[in-house]
Amino acid sequence: MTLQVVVQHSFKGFKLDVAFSAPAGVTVLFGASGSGKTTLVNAVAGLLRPDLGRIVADDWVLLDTQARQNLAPHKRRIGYIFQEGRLFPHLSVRQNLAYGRWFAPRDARHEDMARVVEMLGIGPLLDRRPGALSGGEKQRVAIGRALLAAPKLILADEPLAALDEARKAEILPYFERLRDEVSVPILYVSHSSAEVARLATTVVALKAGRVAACGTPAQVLGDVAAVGVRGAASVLRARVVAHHDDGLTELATNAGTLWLPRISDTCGATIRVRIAAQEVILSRDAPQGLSALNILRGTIADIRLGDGPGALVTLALGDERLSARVTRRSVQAMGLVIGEMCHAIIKTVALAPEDIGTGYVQQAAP
Ligand SMILES: Nc1ncnc2c1ncn2[C@@H]1O[C@H](COP(=O)(O)OP(=O)(O)OP(=O)(O)O)[C@@H](O)[C@H]1O
Repeated sequence: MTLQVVVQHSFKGFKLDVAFSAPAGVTVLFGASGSGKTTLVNAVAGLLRPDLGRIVADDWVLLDTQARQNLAPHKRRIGYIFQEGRLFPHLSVRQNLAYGRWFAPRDARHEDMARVVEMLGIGPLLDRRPGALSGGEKQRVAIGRALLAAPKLILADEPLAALDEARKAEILPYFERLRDEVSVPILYVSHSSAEVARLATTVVALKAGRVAACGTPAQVLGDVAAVGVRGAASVLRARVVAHHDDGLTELATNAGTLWLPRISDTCGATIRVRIAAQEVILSRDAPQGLSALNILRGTIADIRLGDGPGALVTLALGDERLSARVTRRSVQAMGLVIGEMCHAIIKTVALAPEDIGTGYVQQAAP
């Protein structure tokens, strides 16, 4: 299962020129305002006919301008999940779900309503109208409706942007299940580095209409050219070792042991941990008498200077990479040089639940 996208389109003063290919799972389109995400999404949805393009989800050709193929939007078999849910207010949840199913061709109605209802935990909501649902519940129903249309591709356009942090935390696990349990490619638009780290199988970072980087969350979020020094983060693979009585969870990573405030994942689970570069400080010598529990030792693998006073220093720790955002002045004052040993210090409380992704992890955790 792959997603192949080639789109070129010019507006006055803006040119979109992107090409990427992504494996099964969630492909996150990530970029600042004006980078071209909506234009690309419109081309995928069939709302914009690009000057040149080829968009194929697995073997399903949505658009091929050279072969003069251009499926009408309603024939593209795309399941949409928008920011605001867009459920029909006069229909019950059950009827909203049935409406999605109505769009599925008869021979493609394999997605079983009962399974979708169970996966999304919306059984108790079936007889309610959308007006009586919370924002998070509405989004779960919207996911169900999209799935039941037997889509060839799911397009999720900033689906969490309108939700507060608590609702986001409620919905993200359902997107993780969608990624891991349903074999439909998902194109997911987001501004949020935390969502990228948790959900993405592949990240396509857009900048001024072009692909600035394409790869795993760890590769793209650590790429200064794509996200800048200020936006840089690391994504480590980890295994939950133990939940301790003092409220901390212990993780094993190839970079060393990490401690963080208790999370709900079970012992043995493999997870992803996003660590914002600005939460990491560096020390040449082994720090002593510090309150921080997370002190990792590695070799300086890269130093990138930003446009402003910042710099990104990346340490190699085992086969993992951990980046710290420091000042250029500190790089000089500390005499940081590629190849030398350095210690990274991460505050335990800097590792927040929204930075922890459950389920699919690109490579095995230790
Ligand atoms: N119909 C149009 N005519 C002319 N220019 C357009 C049109 N649609 C978009 N643009 C321009 O194309 C560029 C990319 O816009 P687009 O909406 O795709 O960005 P975006 O990454 O989705 O931004 P946001 O996150 O703010 O939605 C912008 O400079 C915008 O002004």
